[in-house]
Amino acid sequence: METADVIVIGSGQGGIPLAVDFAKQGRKVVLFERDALGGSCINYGCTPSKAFLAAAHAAGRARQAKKLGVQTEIKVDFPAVMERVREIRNSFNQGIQKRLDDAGVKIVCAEASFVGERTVRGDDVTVQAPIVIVNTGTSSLIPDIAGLAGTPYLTNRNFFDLKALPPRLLVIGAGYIGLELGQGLARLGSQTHLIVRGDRVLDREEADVSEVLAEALQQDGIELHFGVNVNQVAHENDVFKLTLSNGEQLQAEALLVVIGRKPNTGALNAAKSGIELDEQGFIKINDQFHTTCSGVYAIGDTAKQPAFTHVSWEDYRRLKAILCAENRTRSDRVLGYAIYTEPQVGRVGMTLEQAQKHGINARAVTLPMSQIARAIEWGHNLGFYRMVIDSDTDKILGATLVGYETAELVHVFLDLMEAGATWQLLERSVHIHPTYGEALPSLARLLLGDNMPGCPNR
Ligand SMILES: Cc1cc2nc3c(=O)[nH]c(=O)nc-3n(C[C@H](O)[C@H](O)[C@H](O)COP(=O)(O)OP(=O)(O)OC[C@H]3O[C@@H](n4cnc5c(N)ncnc54)[C@H](O)[C@@H]3O)c2cc1C
Ligand SMILES: NC(=O)c1ccc[n+]([C@@H]2O[C@H](COP(=O)([O-])OP(=O)(O)OC[C@H]3O[C@@H](n4cnc5c(N)ncnc54)[C@H](O)[C@@H]3O)[C@@H](O)[C@H]2O)c1
Repeated sequence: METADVIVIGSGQGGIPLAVDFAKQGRKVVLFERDALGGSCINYGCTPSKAFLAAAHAAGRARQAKKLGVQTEIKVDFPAVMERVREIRNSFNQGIQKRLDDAGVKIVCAEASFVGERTVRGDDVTVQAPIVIVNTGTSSLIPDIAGLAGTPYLTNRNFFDLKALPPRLLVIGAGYIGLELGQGLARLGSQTHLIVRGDRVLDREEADVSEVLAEALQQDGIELHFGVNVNQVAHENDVFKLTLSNGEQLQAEALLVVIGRKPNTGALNAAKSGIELDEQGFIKINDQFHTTCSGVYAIGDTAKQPAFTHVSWEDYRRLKAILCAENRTRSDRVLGYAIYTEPQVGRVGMTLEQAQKHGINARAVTLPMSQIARAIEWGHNLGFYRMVIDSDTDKILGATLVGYETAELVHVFLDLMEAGATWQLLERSVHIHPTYGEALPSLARLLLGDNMPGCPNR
């Protein structure tokens, strides 16, 4: 058995920089990875999906130019779209390999399991170390639907290997992945049906966010089926046939299953090292990322942290500080995220409902797109900007921005909140006309309660 200073299991967004940094400090680091280096984000998540959406939204925007008086004929070279996606993915992936090699990290390409306290085995390599960091992420949750197993359905895992555009697409699950990839393929030309178990898409977001997105998807020609489950799947002659709980039958050449994630802890044999899992299999951690086994830490999705790359990466920065004896925790951060549909959803902090549930005397103001000069000029009519404030302290608690490129704009709120700013600071700011950003002080001006115009020309 080998010994090392640090073992990292999984080359997710936090595990890689931790391995690199500790190896650069001269410590012996062994990293176990059972699949492609770089984890979900680079190989099956953010990177390929956003490269894919660049093409999809280019097609969607070109189609929408019609309402500006510009006629276009759209021809999608789908193999070229996907080749570009895979090239970007490969270049990111090779970059990771080089970073690890340059730092001197020993990479073991194998599935790792605990065989004792802080002792890990993968293939014929067994290593013991005083510090073990688990960054094993999640994988697709697959529903138990009759006939589904054994069919060539898609998940985010094999989606980016597509070589030809499916003429028709069925999507089970209307969350982040279902909407991003479903809208993407629809915009590239697949006739798309979205099967929604509940009564709205994006059921984790505010109800009016769901309404805007449903309208946008319908404008892209996507058919939405609300309040139904899939009872039966059949696959014959390269065609999927789905029977829904309302008796309806749908057919398509491709089926995308995206109903959520499950933690990659099954193979870890965590109990061998005294690491407790919760009832869903996520690793239990305290506020310093420490598991129930001394010296073993867990970060990112597998530790039930909010499932975003920037969270896993920030976990790395915080855990590194903690391991260097700094007094840091994992929970004192402003959480933002975005959904890369069109229109985009940029979110940060608390919604009004969440704030009120926390007993805060909160208030929300909302500005629809129809009040924003830039939106009218550019022909973007869907969406709204919302800010939530604490009426007692005047501090900004959260924001929801639904509209054009709001994933960028939401950072204004993220930084204001990180600085502990009040809404009056935003109200005083003189933003540039005519921009989308100009609407943010206008949003704050709604709290003044008088009839002064929000911004020039509106
Ligand atoms: C389609 C899709 C799109 C997404 N888009 C975004 C986005 O736009 N923005 C965003 O912030 N987030 C996005 N996410 C979420 C994001 O990808 C994850 O939150 C992020 O990758 C963080 O994951 P992680 O660091 O916890 O682990 P992961 O990146 O999942 O890495 C875990 C690694 O551990 C390895 N592993 C697992 N078990 C073992 C074992 N026993 N032994 C050895 N290795 C093991 C896995 O093979 C994997 O490589 C997206 C996710 C998906 C699926
Ligand atoms: N832009 C981003 O940052 C981004 C993009 C994609 C994914 N992600 C991350 O990945 C995670 C997983 O995404 P996801 O879309 O798989 O999960 P999700 O939790 O966002 O959505 C899953 C959806 O499937 C529905 N569902 C669950 N079981 C079902 C069933 N049996 N039949 C039909 N529908 C069912 C749920 O109600 C939900 O609406 C996200 O939570 C997010 O953290 C982030």
